[in-house]
Amino acid sequence: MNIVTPRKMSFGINGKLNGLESKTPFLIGVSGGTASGKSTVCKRIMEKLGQVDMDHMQRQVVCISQDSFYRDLSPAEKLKAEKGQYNFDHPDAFDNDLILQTLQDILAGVKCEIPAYDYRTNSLMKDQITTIYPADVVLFEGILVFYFPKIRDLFHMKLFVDTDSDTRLARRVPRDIKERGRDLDYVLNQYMNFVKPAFEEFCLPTKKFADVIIPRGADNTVAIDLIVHHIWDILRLKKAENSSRQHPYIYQHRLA
Ligand SMILES: [N-]=[N+]=N[C@@H]1[C@H](O)[C@@H](CO)O[C@H]1n1ccc(=O)[nH]c1=O
Repeated sequence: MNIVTPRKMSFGINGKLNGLESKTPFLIGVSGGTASGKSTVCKRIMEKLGQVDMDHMQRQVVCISQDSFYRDLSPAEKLKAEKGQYNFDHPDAFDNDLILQTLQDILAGVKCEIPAYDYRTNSLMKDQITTIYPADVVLFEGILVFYFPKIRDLFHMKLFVDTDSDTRLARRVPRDIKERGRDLDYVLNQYMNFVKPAFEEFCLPTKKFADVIIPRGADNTVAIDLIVHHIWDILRLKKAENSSRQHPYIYQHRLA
């Protein structure tokens, strides 16, 4: 009879999941500069989690953007934004109290409604709401998701997508012109006046809080596979913990 030794798992000292109750979603923060590939990394993780899930449990994996929490602009701010004189890259541009409350609700398994953001009108689309039902894995991506400690401390895993600034600018220019209806001067001025200085002052210093730094973003398939398998191991252990809680004497899970 071949003895199957449980795979080595490292989840804190006592082998338990650190503060992760069986029903609590696994909350992952994904940060990095604009156009670093944050949302593509989230997309790849979601796709692969579905493939990797051998025990065919219906995994609920959702992704939320920090951009959905931009504050409403006053008429004066709207005017500044139209002239490219409003700083969307400053931490205070976001409704951080709402972000904190929303993530806490999600961790408590409360259903949440998240509006999409319209870069053309610089405003939230109240008619384009995504409903977030209790999920197994929730990804929250944005340039400043690790800036405020209270928000940062909610994540079970923190990823920083580390893409060269020139690559990010080269991606951002065509994207802003094509998808966000802007002209080259506007995009470059905004980058030099706000995006670049704010990245250096507010975003880059949060890289040190990351558990995993992903150089080259979504192209880095090795990093993404490692992350996905780690998440899957955690989810499997969560499921096992849940079972052992329900049937304490049947299930003896040994951490080899
Ligand atoms: N300006 N600028 N930069 C921000 C930031 O770099 C990025 C955050 O995802 O989206 C950009 N952003 C945000 C809101 C908006 O209305 N327009 C816009 O370009």
